Amino acid sequence: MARDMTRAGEPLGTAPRRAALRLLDAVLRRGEALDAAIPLATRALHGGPDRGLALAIAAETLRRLPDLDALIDSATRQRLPDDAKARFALRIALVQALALGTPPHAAIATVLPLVDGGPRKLVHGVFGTLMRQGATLPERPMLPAHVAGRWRGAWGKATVDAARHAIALPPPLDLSLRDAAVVHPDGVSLAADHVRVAGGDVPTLPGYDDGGWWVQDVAATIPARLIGRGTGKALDLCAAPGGKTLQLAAAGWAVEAVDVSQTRAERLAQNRARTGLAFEVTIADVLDWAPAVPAEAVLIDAPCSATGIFRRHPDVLYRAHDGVIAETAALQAHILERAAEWVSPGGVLVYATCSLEPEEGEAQLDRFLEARGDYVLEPARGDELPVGITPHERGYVRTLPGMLADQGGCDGFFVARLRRAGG
Ligand SMILES: C[S@@+](CC[C@H](N)C(=O)[O-])C[C@H]1O[C@@H](n2cnc3c(N)ncnc32)[C@H](O)[C@@H]1O
Repeated sequence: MARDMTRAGEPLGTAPRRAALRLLDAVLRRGEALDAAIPLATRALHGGPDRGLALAIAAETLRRLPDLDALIDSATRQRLPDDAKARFALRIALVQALALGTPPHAAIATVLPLVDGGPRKLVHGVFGTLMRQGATLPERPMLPAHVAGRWRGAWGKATVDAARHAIALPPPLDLSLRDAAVVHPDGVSLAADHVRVAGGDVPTLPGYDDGGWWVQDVAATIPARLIGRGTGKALDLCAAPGGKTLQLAAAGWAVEAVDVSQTRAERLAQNRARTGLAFEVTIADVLDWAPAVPAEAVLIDAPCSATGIFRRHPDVLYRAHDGVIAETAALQAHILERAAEWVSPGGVLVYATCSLEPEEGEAQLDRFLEARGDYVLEPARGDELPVGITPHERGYVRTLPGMLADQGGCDGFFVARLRRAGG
């Protein structure tokens, strides 16, 4: 029997709600990544289902936070502070009742112990009021105001509306194939060696054990597509867990994959073992490492705010503040500056970020081209890209919410291919 670490006297099922509270606290008050907070926040839980429930509650709360808060504010005489435990408890109770299908009595009963010795009455009262009023959540969740404002300024209202639509839907499951012949689940192909499938438990899907495919959003396949096939040396910088490394290795390159994180590099090695593809893994900080010889192809999938993957990781919406964006933009510029020296004459440098912030994409490109007269932007061609994605008129690729909408959308990415003079 799975043990529920609910404390004595508490309703069964309280423990996963307490873990959800810890997860939200880690993201919203301490600025941690949701994934990174899971081990500590859920360590008192026994069993995958409880952990899954805690994570589902936390992630759905983050997807719906502005709307949940608006409901709470509509039912309180005095506005609860953002970090009040009562607000956190109400968010958790409401998201379950209004978005996750939990019966209201269970949603509130399992949350009240979280405010024991505190504003229990208030939480109970506000929840009851909202239920009696028939409160609902909108079909298209509101984005946090600072994010909506930033994206409206950069991309316009239609993109903000598309992002609101996208965050409410389960993201698709995209697989990258080692080659067209591998065993894989049926689905829709949007590009060579790609299939979009209905979903499911990944390790049980056809062909998983053969290692012929790996999970990767279709937009994330674009950087390696712009490098194409080759047999020379390719450097994949900031490579873990290795989706792009696997693509490059499958395309024939002799790849050296570099990442600063030991833990994430282990996932590179696991992916190598599962797929049987060959590449070298180097654990190093690219700010103080350099390759022994230059490479024909260098791919930088730079660390970034990751706002382009908000559908899968809604916590990024609350962590990517202006300061974080400025910090990652400075890091990206530094990495680009160093990597530009590691490309052999005539070679190719592809720069990518899974960010919807122009500072981490378009602005990096402009600054780079101004500083490096020995590089030109080599325009992406439509036939190199997934069906439905076209290059920007300047030649780089910018994917945005709303693209591929009829097929389930794609992550937000910026990708530029730069060619070094000479050779
Ligand atoms: C966007 S993720 C890479 C995803 C990967 N390219 C893929 O396709 O699976 C960015 C990676 O950069 C790594 N990283 C961050 N700073 C780094 C540095 N200074 N040197 C090397 N790697 C770094 C992180 O550990 C992280 O794995």
